[in-house]
Amino acid sequence: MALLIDGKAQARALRATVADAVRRLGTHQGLVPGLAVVLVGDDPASQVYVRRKGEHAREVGMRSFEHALPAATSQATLLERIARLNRDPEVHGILVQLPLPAHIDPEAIIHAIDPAKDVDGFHPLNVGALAVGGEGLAPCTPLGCIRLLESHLGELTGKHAVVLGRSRIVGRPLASLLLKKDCTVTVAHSRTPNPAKICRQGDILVAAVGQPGLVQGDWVKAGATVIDVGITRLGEGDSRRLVGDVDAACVSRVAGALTPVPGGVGPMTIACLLHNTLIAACRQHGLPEPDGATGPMAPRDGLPLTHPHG
Ligand SMILES: Nc1nc(=O)c2c([nH]1)NC[C@@H]1CN(c3ccc(C(=O)N[C@@H](CCC(=O)O)C(=O)O)cc3)C=[N+]21
Ligand SMILES: [Mg+2]
Repeated sequence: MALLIDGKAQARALRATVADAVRRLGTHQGLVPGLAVVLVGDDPASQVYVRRKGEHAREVGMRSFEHALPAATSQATLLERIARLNRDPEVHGILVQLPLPAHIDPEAIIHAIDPAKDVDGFHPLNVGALAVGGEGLAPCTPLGCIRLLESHLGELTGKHAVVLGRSRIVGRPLASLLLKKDCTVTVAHSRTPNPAKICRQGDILVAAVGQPGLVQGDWVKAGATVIDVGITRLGEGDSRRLVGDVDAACVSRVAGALTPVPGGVGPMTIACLLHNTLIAACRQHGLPEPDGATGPMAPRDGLPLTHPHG
């Protein structure tokens, strides 16, 4: 049976590391990192997540600024709020909870966030920085996946990683992070013929498509490390449950290790958000960054600035 990778325990450990660094920043620099979370509308699931982010931020000693705006908030009003947070020296990280109501263009909102405070890593400047393997803020869910993989495998160099899904929030940035870790990376998606065959090649398989139970036992190489990013809510009342993209009952007979849902990637996402906020605060104050398990962000094997063949 596959080993279960305990995301909850690792998230707790990462929060403790962040709390420690926050304490030292306070003592030596008089700096308290601040995280602003903006929620538009009253979706109950989003309210739960936003509340949890605020609680965890306070637990690690950060300031938490929660901005709950009504569903009818105009795009202009939201842009004004972001401009205010961009200017606020007590705010080092800004997260606008997605999805936004239909009348607001998420691109316009993401563009408006100061890239230095973009702890989600969604601003085009951070997306571009990650794509060329340079400095920036990377998205939290992919960062959490890398930490879970390294906790189990150690060095990722030379492993064949298959990423199932090409979303902007998980699949694409995760492929970039895995490249930075010197993996051989394959991205499979909804238009890939025979995805099972591709997935079976992975020493590492990350499922991030949001299709409950898609990945079956015969999609997985024996002994592979499987990260399940999907979280779909199924059922009503007493039978309500969270289901991942991986059919855990059969995959756990084949894989070497597997992340559970819940208790895998989800808690790591929030812990990485706090870590990003810490990094953002340090950079904004010109202080050295605490280096995390993902290591320094210096480019290696970067793209040549001129095409080798002219
Ligand atoms: N701007 C923005 N940034 C985000 O990072 C962002 C977002 N918008 N919109 C929604 C998604 C979703 N997301 C999750 C974070 C933690 C859990 C999490 O902690 N899950 C727990 C269980 C949660 C439960 O019990 O409902 C677990 O998997 O164990 C889940 C989902 C962040 N998101
Ligand atoms: Mg797709």
